[in-house]
Amino acid sequence: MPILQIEDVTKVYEGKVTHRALNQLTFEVEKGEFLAVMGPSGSGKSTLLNLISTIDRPTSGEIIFNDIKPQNLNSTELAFFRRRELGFVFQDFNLLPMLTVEENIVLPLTLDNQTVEVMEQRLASLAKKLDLTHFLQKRPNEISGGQAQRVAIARALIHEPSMILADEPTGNLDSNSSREVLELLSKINRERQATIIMVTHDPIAASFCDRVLFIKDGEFFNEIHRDDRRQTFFQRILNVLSLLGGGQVGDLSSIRLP
Ligand SMILES: Nc1ncnc2c1ncn2[C@@H]1O[C@H](COP(=O)(O)OP(=O)(O)OP(=O)(O)O)[C@@H](O)[C@H]1O
Repeated sequence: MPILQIEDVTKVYEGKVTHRALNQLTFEVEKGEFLAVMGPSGSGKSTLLNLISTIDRPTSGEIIFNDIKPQNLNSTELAFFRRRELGFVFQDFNLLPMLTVEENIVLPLTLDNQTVEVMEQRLASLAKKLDLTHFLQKRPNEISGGQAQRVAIARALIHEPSMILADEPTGNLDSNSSREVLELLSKINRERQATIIMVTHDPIAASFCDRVLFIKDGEFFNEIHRDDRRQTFFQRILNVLSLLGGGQVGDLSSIRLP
């Protein structure tokens, strides 16, 4: 059953020069799916995430989320919808520097006026699962990038959203931390049936997903599904990227995935 339906969505930015960033894009995301969105710079990936996250509205077409049409909600309902249904993970972690790790993680529950009991119970369970217990009292500038991203993932999960939207979550991480974060997202996807949409430029990151959707010039270009082996999926991702043009696919094609 789809959790998200993108139907014929077009986004035109009006300005001195009008720009059609998305053009009649249609696809669905199944509940529990881990989807990567790839495409060259300027192809409309951030625009798409902004529309799904309800930060922006489509010019035409419909976005249906669990039978709800966010376009029809007023601003209070939208803020509530966003807080309830969505969790966000960003490239630069977006943790608040003056708060401790623990305070950062429970922030969405604080905003939702949850009881201390619920906060403590969810925090303890997530901290254990995501291996955060030994630095809960530190501040973001006292932990590594990989640890910061795990904290951001915990914050995205604590209110048990229906969907996680991740924008280049490994963009600022070294390869070991990237791998840890991707394995964590895969685990969350498998064990909690969490639906994840991840925008990435990195074919290794995309190879952790169930499906990769490629867009070009704001339009659907291709999609491929993962088979049994991540290595062959990775090679197929590289093949589509080389058709898309740009990037350094040649440098990557000899990589053996760990
Ligand atoms: N607010 C805006 N006003 C006008 N044009 C915009 C605006 N935001 C994005 N665009 C244009 O829309 C197109 C798609 O941009 P978008 O940021 O969605 O691409 P992207 O695929 O996320 O790129 P990147 O990989 O570089 O982040 C680009 O040509 C961009 O210049």
